Amino acid sequence: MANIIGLTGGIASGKSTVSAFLQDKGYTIIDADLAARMVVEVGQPAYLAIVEAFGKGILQENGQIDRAGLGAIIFNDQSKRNLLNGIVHPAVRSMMLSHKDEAIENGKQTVIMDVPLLFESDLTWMVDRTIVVTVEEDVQLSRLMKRNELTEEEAASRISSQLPLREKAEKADAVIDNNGSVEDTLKQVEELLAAWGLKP
Ligand SMILES: CC(C)(COP(=O)(O)OP(=O)(O)OC[C@H]1O[C@@H](n2cnc3c(N)ncnc32)[C@H](O)[C@@H]1O)[C@@H](O)C(=O)NCCC(=O)NCCS
Ligand SMILES: Nc1ncnc2c1ncn2[C@@H]1O[C@H](COP(=O)(O)OP(=O)(O)OP(=O)(O)O)[C@@H](O)[C@H]1O
Repeated sequence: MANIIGLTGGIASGKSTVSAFLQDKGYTIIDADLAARMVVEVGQPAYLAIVEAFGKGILQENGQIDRAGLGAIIFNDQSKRNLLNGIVHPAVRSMMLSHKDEAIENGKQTVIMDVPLLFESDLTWMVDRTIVVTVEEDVQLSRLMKRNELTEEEAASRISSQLPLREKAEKADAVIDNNGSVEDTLKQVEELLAAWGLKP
């Protein structure tokens, strides 16, 4: 039986840093953010539904969705966020489940589902065990401001659109503390892989 692991965290908490490391080590990663980009490519059903719901103002000149523009709308408005989630999430979920089944058919022993909204969207039924990558909120805020070139206010509104990291850590089967160096973090990941006996 394959081990299905849910990897989650908060925005800019270090989840991608951990999943890139796992991928380098040969683990199969199924990435919700990547799936969420694929299902909104020009002409896809979710793309058409987004244009219908939000108008052509959210498109770039080349017809692709202006992600920064759409982000500025949905991270500041819960009803708009729910509207977008209702369009994108079902398509993301079915793409992820079919990639997971494919990986199992191909004999993978461990499949890592990298899902930022694992708890918010009640998706823990998809996985056997959960890992949360956590940081203190001030570290999260400053890493997010730096990475996305956001003001403090913009970054804070993104963080508050998710369940607080402290609550996610309480729900998780394992917690990776990413307040220190990347090296410290990856050492904890190695230890967890060994403790749980996870092989790629
Ligand atoms: C709003 C969008 C266009 C912004 O795109 P952008 O390229 O700037 O960000 P990206 O997609 O890389 O997401 C970065 C992070 O933002 C957070 N985030 C994204 N969407 C949401 C959301 N609806 N609610 C809360 N947090 C979110 C996640 O932590 C994610 O890892 C995009 O995030 C999107 O389409 N979101 C809706 C789909 C979704 O929920 N994706 C997250 C996992 S399924
Ligand atoms: N231990 C660390 N020390 C310093 N910077 C870090 C550390 N871990 C991650 N970062 C930086 O913080 C930012 C957020 O990390 P990362 O992209 O891995 O987070 P994430 O949780 O995947 O975010 P998102 O869900 O928003 O995509 C990146 O710019 C990354 O380089």
